[in-house]
Amino acid sequence: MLAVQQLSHSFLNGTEPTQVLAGIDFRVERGEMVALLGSSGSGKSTLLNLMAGLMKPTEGSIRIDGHQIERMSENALAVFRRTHIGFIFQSYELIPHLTVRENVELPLVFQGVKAKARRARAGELLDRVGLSGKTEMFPSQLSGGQQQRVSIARSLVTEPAVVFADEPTGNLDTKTEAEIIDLLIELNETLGITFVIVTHEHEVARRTKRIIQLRDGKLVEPDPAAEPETRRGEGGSP
Ligand SMILES: Nc1ncnc2c1ncn2[C@@H]1O[C@H](COP(=O)(O)OP(=O)(O)OP(=O)(O)O)[C@@H](O)[C@H]1O
Repeated sequence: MLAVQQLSHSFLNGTEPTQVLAGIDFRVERGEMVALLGSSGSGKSTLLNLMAGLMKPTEGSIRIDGHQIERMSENALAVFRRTHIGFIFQSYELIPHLTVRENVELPLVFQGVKAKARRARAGELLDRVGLSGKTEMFPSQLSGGQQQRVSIARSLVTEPAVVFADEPTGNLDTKTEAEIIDLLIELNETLGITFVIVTHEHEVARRTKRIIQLRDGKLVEPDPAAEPETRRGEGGSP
């Protein structure tokens, strides 16, 4: 579903190229929930930008649902992002003068979906994320956790192949963080949504079923401290 092959990336600082990702290889299958874990500067944002087609890699390829995105034109990529990729941001990125429902409907407006169908779909998703009573409110009237629920509903409204969540709990307290991760797990398990969650927090990563860990631009074996809950306690080799 998502296949990253031999991906490397360098930035030009003056005339000297600095390599920030080297030989990255992994696959994420449909319906998986994966954490992309790494400390600050390990290359997470660069990898996310490449996977979302916001930058072209120096080397290697990224395939999403069979589309090799580094070969696509800017116009084709813009359409591809709108139809195949959902985004959840640390700072929610909701539009303040639109209601909760209108924020969730917005990606469908860009797809030319009729008002009645948009409303129905947004309503259904807001129900799913536990906000059915808040649809006519504005983002500023909601708590941070509720705003992130709106942004989660919005990310799903186009039925994307994959949802990239960039530090989705970075602005939330520990209790709300756990609730948001619970919601993502539930959406993954009940609707089969494929999530790639970028985080520097072991606590977040260990709640997913699988961890991909970056260190200094390379993939490494996940830290034992970040072992997913489902695998802890199973012991090593006999
Ligand atoms: N546009 C750029 N030009 C030059 N170097 C860059 C650029 N963007 C990122 N880097 C460098 O690439 C490395 C990886 O950065 P990146 O932002 O991908 O890390 P990160 O893991 O997302 O960190 P953080 O968690 O702090 O956001 C860093 O050393 C950074 O300084």
